[in-house]
Amino acid sequence: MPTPMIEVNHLNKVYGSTQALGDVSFQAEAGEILGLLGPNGAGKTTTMRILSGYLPASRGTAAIDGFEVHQDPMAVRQRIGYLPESPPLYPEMSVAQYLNFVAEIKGVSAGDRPQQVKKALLSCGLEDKAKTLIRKLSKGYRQRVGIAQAIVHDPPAIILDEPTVGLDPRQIIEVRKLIQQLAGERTVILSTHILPEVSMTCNRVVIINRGNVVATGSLDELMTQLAGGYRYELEVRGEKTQIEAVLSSILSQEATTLAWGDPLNKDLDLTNLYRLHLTLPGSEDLGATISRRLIEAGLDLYEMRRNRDNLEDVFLKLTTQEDITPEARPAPVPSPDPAAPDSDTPAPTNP
Ligand SMILES: Nc1ncnc2c1ncn2[C@@H]1O[C@H](COP(=O)(O)OP(=O)(O)OP(=O)(O)O)[C@@H](O)[C@H]1O
Repeated sequence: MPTPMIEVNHLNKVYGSTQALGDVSFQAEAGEILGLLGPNGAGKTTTMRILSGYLPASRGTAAIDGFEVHQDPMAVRQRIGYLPESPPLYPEMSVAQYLNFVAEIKGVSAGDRPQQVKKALLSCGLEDKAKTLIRKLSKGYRQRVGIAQAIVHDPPAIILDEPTVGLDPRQIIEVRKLIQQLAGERTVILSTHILPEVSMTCNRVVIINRGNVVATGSLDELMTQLAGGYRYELEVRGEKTQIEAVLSSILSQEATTLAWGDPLNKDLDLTNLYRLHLTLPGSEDLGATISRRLIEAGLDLYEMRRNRDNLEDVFLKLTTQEDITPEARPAPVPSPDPAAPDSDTPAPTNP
């Protein structure tokens, strides 16, 4: 098994009396775009700051390309680019001056700098803006400059904190496209609090809530694992025993719930009209089979409604429940580790 490009194990972070992270673990493979999805305050920024070496963890480890962030900060900084939520841009510098300045701080040699700056400008679609002062750029272009400063030393991994927040719809599309272009040769982790960002940009997602990972996987995997089965609401007219016989010939009894409503005869002047609720396991949609078999058996199907949780429902369930599983329950707040200061002041070597 190759070493994952990014590996996070049991990260915990306490700020004073606030536990920002309980127990966060995940991996990102080389070349993938991993989304860190969670509501405000979930712990995304804290995780990213620890990963990029800006903030010490209280417990746990994080490694980039095999180098542990706390033990080998210089090796990690060479291998990672970080776009904070508000990138530290210098408005009076031109784009090229700024990128040159960042490259110098990040240890790119004077000989390599012009080429590295040019490469970052090209990768981020900024070649026409090289001489433009940063203060004259639109928000979308400033975000490109933020991404360019993250890649100017050519790191194999980049970490982007809410990269499309505050951009207009056109700029959002352009920045998403740019992120997709950057992946492939790089591993990208991006944080977001909105699901569409993940579904449009990422290969995989780590859902984080109240400082704990509550789900990990591709969106298809999460749908299969967490959306539950289809629910059907039927109105069928016929003998109850016959309806049951037809349904049981289709459905596996042990895993299906069937609830009978009251007969609906009164208002409609119809005998033997029933409302039924069916909940199926798995992800198979048996709607067409159910309706066909009922009709083939001579029963009257007055109504059929079919429903299933979508990804938005899954995300909301995962991030609004008090506790998801006992494992996901936040650990008790330990006493602060004196070796791990609470300061989130950026390291002096970065602009
Ligand atoms: N410097 C700090 N001091 C004290 N508490 C903090 C500090 N930074 C973050 N927190 C708290 O830690 C928790 C996680 O915050 P964090 O910023 O990591 O979440 P987030 O998922 O990035 O949210 P957002 O999208 O709102 O930035 C929150 O409860 C937050 O209030």
